[in-house]
Amino acid sequence: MVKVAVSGALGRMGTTIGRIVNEAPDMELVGGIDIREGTLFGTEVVPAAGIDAFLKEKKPDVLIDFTVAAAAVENVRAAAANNVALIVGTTGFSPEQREVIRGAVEGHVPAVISSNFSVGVNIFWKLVREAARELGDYDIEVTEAHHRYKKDAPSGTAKTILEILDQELGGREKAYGRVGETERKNEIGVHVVRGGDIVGDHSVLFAGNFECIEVSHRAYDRAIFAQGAVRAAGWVKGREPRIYSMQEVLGL
Ligand SMILES: NC(=O)C1=CN([C@@H]2O[C@H](COP(=O)(O)OP(=O)(O)OC[C@H]3O[C@@H](n4cnc5c(N)ncnc54)[C@H](O)[C@@H]3O)[C@@H](O)[C@H]2O)C=CC1
Ligand SMILES: O=C(O)C1=N[C@H](C(=O)O)C[C@H](O)C1
Repeated sequence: MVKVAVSGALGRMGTTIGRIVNEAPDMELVGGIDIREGTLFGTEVVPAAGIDAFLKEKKPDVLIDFTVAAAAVENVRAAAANNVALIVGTTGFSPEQREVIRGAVEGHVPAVISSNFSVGVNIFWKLVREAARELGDYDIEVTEAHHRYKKDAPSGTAKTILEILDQELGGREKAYGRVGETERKNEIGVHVVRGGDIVGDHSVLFAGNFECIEVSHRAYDRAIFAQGAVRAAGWVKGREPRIYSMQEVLGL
């Protein structure tokens, strides 16, 4: 039995994860943390300031965090200090925040950290890498679209796409949106759309002369992210204390 707690428990992802954990026969939902008041499928949700006492009392094996970057850093610190394994899906971290997380986790607790927990996106990233290897001399434009409430831009998934392109093609300049006179060189264009209830769309366009190749992924329900995060929670318990990718969880 894997005991699971959720931070960001009352959010879009937190409630979806809570439902899946609650229904999993091999998992026990022990409660959640949020800055808002409520309950999670009959379990207690405590205020963010009470996370340390909550972890000491409930003793979860794993904390799943889908909050906001600044909150996630504090939640990671608290979990690591209490020997609780981590699944971190929160996006929008600065390089400095990433370093704080790395320092808190490495050598202390196992943690799966991914900007996207869907199986499809993890395969999509592999396809983007493969396309970049073959099509490095094409013009490349990355586009992402999300719902009107998303706080960070570009999305974490888009940033991971850019990291993959950098690894394969060297660090090309990025052009974030195009306005006015923008003569194209070999920069990578990055475009962000926000509106309505779009769950999460990502595409990478490779444009050549007389042809274009587009690799894309569209999410229709955020349950795909939640299912991946819960799968990772079942996988991470008892692992060596370091940061893992979702690709390692999936064996990709
Ligand atoms: N890696 C992945 O597969 C995915 C990542 N995300 C990321 O997850 C994060 C959350 O997304 P949503 O659930 O859509 O947002 P949301 O705004 O619906 O939920 C965030 C929740 O965190 C709570 N919160 C804020 N500060 C907190 C704190 N200090 N401690 C505990 N809870 C706190 C909020 O009150 C809210 O209930 C975002 O960074 C988003 O980009 C979202 C979907 C998939
Ligand atoms: O905020 C979201 O909703 C999502 N965030 C993640 C990201 O920033 O890439 C993953 C997914 O696209 C949904």
